[in-house]
Amino acid sequence: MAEQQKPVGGGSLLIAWQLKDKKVLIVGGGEVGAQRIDSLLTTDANIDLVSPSAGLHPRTKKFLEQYPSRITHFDQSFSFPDTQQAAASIDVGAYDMVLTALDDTALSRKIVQACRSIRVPVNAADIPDLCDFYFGGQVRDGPLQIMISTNGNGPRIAALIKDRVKGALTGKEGEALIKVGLLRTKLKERAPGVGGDVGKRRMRWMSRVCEQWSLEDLSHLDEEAMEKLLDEGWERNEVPTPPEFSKESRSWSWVEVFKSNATRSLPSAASFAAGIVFAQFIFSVWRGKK
Ligand SMILES: C[C@@]1(CC(=O)O)C2=NC(=C\c3[nH]c(c(CCC(=O)O)c3CC(=O)O)Cc3[nH]c(c(CC(=O)O)c3CCC(=O)O)/C=C3\N/C(=C\2)[C@@H](CCC(=O)O)[C@]3(C)CC(=O)O)/[C@H]1CCC(=O)O
Ligand SMILES: NC(=O)c1ccc[n+]([C@@H]2O[C@H](COP(=O)([O-])OP(=O)(O)OC[C@H]3O[C@@H](n4cnc5c(N)ncnc54)[C@H](O)[C@@H]3O)[C@@H](O)[C@H]2O)c1
Repeated sequence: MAEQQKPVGGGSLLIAWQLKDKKVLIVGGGEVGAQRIDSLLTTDANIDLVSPSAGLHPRTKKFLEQYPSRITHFDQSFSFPDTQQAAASIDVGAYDMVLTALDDTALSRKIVQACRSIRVPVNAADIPDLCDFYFGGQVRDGPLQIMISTNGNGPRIAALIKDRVKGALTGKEGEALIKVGLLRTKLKERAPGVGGDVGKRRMRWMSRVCEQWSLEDLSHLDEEAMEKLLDEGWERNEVPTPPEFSKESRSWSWVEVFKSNATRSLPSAASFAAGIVFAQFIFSVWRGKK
């Protein structure tokens, strides 16, 4: 029987949208608006919030107080003049992304249309069908970002799955990723170039480091250790085994590592020497008997 083909389509593209220094407009500073601000602060976007002060959620107010240089508040209602080809009171064309978080679906719909007509990506919290993209449950640890999306089917379920995903992480992921990021930058400086043989070798070596070193090992990499790893690993096309970390001291360097390796190998060296002495003793007894 022919294998049944999986249906294709019906999903959305999961991407990590880079918003640093880009302009994002949020219309509505209620509960959902506050949630949007929270999500955007992580991205280093410049946020403009259009919402009358009277309706601001306490969390939104707190964000405005805490991050005055990151969020510009326009204490006004977003409106469309009544004339036919009217422009909105705020030019949505000046933004890289627009989000509505309004308790007014008719206005939300109009803002979406204005954005769509000039191809500005837009999300309307109250009208999933008109959104260019959806938000999702988020799990973050430094550079690690996991999005849980049910594609509009069950936001509450997304939040619950998020808690399970959080519970499955070790807590070392963020720190390990920061170190891996630094190591990759150093490696690219040492062996520059895009694609070709050097690119392939770089990718193979980095993949092996990530596979052979645990997250814990990676999280302990410091500047000195990275240089050592590159000098003695990358240059010889090898991936050394990670050093062991003593439970007492979390800070280490390769010098210490070699020291502790030497110390670790002491017992076996001592027993080897003792073995030789013992063998010599047996041999001399045996010779004496002869
Ligand atoms: C994941 C999360 C991210 C975030 O908002 O940042 C998110 N909603 C969250 C929570 C949540 N939202 C709602 C409840 C009440 C229970 C429930 O309805 O299930 C809860 C539960 C709670 O609060 O725990 C009500 C709700 N949500 C939408 C509508 C409009 C509608 O469906 O018509 C209504 C009113 C429905 C009504 O009136 O009945 C629409 C959307 N909400 C989405 C995202 C997008 C689809 C995401 C996906 O499917 O994966 C989408 C389509 C658009 C968008 O917002 O981009 C965040 C979890 C945060 C977290 O804890 O991590
Ligand atoms: N997507 C989601 O996750 C989600 C979750 C819950 C609710 N919702 C929907 O999102 C919408 C917003 O929910 P909320 O809880 O934030 O509501 P809310 O009432 O707390 O906030 C609405 C905000 O919009 C502001 N506002 C109203 N008219 C305005 C105008 N003309 N210009 C600028 N600002 C204006 C209000 O002052 C207020 O700050 C609702 O329609 C709700 O059904 C979506």
